[in-house]
Amino acid sequence: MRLSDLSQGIAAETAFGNLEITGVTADSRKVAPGFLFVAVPGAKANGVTFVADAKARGAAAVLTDEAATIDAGLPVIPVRDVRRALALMASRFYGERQPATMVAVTGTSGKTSITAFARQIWSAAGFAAASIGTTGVVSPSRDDYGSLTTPDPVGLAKLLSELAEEGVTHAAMEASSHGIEQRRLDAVRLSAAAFSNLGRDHLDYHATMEDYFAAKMRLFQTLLPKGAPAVVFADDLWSDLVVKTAEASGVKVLTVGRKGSFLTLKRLELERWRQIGEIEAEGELHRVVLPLAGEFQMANALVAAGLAIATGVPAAKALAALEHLKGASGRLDLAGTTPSGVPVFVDYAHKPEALENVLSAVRPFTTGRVIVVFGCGGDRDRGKRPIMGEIAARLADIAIVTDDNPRTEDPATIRAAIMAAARGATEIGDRRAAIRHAVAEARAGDTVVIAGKGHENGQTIGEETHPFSDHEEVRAAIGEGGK
Ligand SMILES: CC(=O)N[C@H]1[C@@H](OP(=O)(O)OP(=O)(O)OC[C@H]2O[C@@H](n3ccc(=O)[nH]c3=O)[C@H](O)[C@@H]2O)O[C@H](CO)[C@@H](O)[C@@H]1O[C@H](C)C(=O)N[C@@H](C)C(=O)N[C@H](CCC(=O)O)C(=O)O
Ligand SMILES: Nc1ncnc2c1ncn2[C@@H]1O[C@H](COP(=O)(O)OP(=O)(O)OP(=O)(O)O)[C@@H](O)[C@H]1O
Ligand SMILES: N[C@H](CCC[C@H](N)C(=O)O)C(=O)O
Ligand SMILES: [Mg+2]
Repeated sequence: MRLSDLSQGIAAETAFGNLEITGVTADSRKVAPGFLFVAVPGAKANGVTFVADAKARGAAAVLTDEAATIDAGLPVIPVRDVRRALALMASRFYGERQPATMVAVTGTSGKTSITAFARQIWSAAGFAAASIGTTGVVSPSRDDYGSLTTPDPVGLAKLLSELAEEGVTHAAMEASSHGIEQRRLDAVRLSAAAFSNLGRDHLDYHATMEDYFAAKMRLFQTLLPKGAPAVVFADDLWSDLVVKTAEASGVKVLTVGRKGSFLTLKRLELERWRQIGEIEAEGELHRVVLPLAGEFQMANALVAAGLAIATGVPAAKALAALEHLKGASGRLDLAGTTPSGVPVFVDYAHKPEALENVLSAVRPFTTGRVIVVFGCGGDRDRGKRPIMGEIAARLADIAIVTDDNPRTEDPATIRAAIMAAARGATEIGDRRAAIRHAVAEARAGDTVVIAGKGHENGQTIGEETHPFSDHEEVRAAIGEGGK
């Protein structure tokens, strides 16, 4: 593609418009001859320092921040917002193709579940649907394991064009605060967006909760077109502020939840493996048996149904589809049952509110003790460690503190920060041993929750990821010593 076509309307015209561009990347290591290298000032490094590397690998030109001064020996295209330009040009390079109906979900917890639910509701309504997020990409023709919650803009542009090519018409994607702030989804044309809730996370990256909130609000203020539907979960502490912010941005707010008016949860009965809700939609009451444990899953289901209805699925059809929802892998996921009938759940709670929610969710059907195994990731928000320690000590009867991706930090130091606030907790660094201990300890009436890793298939220690699955460890532990 000619550089002038690639950059038209995104960057000012330059004298190098006739250059033929063979690819776009922000990673010098991925440059091939003829590529446009986009030098991004990153969180860890500055892309400008890799221009020489990009040139050595055959880059044709460099796109960079207008404030940056680089002596590249290559044509340089300056732009005001380099991350946004990267997203827009990557999309253009891949033909600006995407599923016709795209929605994005933000919030601290529930994004993966909501996007998976939206996909299932659309599918039930007969659409070829996909979900994109933390657990990967699922569509009628793929089930790919993922790594980032919101893919990098180049990968995302390529993926969306492939999904459109495969015939996918509806897709739901997760919009993490990192993703929104780093402009990863600036080129996505959204039909609707949603907010689930806000709790503490990523305060290593965002300076304050207000900054974290503001990053998420960019989804409604900038990315969602005016007049498009914004589905907002109404029962969170931050909901009112989200509604105000979204309304002020000119989008069409649709609230769901007990306090919601688009979908109103009138009544909820919780059972061990399912819950029965009475939901009012367009003045009619629908009885829905949701086959999932945990009240938070009803919240997620309502947001997903709201998105499906907002994008054309009739309300009765969307609500009927809730009766067949499958939980996303590793979200209050029953990984096994011990011979004495103790359910062992694998859950992805790795932040305070999520841990609080999951431990509260299992309490009503636990006649014995709640046993939790959890840890906190290294190279991530340190402030959440004592908070999670306190929650586990308060809401579980037996709390076992273990490792969860220590990355480049000292695992014992991470555990110590959790233990300092987890009165009476037991510390077992080796996650395999911790899971075995929890399962061996459990007796009839108890519930075991292995929190933090959910669907993950590795334990990252230092720079290396070793194969590790909570699901497999639970099954092995039950096989070996479960009572
Ligand atoms: C802190 C953070 O968000 N980092 C993400 C960000 O990196 P960055 O652009 O700031 O890059 P950097 O590492 O500072 O490097 C600067 C630039 O130099 C380039 N470079 C670097 C080395 C080199 O040899 N050559 C080169 O050109 C890099 O490609 C980059 O363009 O943008 C990259 C591309 O989009 C991401 O891959 C990268 O994710 C890292 C791996 C990461 O761990 N991210 C996590 C924290 C994250 O994004 N999490 C969120 C939220 C998770 C949740 O839901 O809780 C997510 O969406 O997954
Ligand atoms: N609506 C909710 N409210 C509170 N906690 C929730 C909610 N939904 C899920 N959780 C908890 O958060 C965990 C993660 O859920 P999910 O993966 O759906 O969220 P997410 O927003 O995608 O998280 P991440 O940002 O880590 O990808 C679940 O395992 C559960 O413990
Ligand atoms: N998307 C989250 C995942 C955290 C999962 C948890 N297992 C951990 O490693 O802290 C992050 O990158 O912060
Ligand atoms: Mg997620």
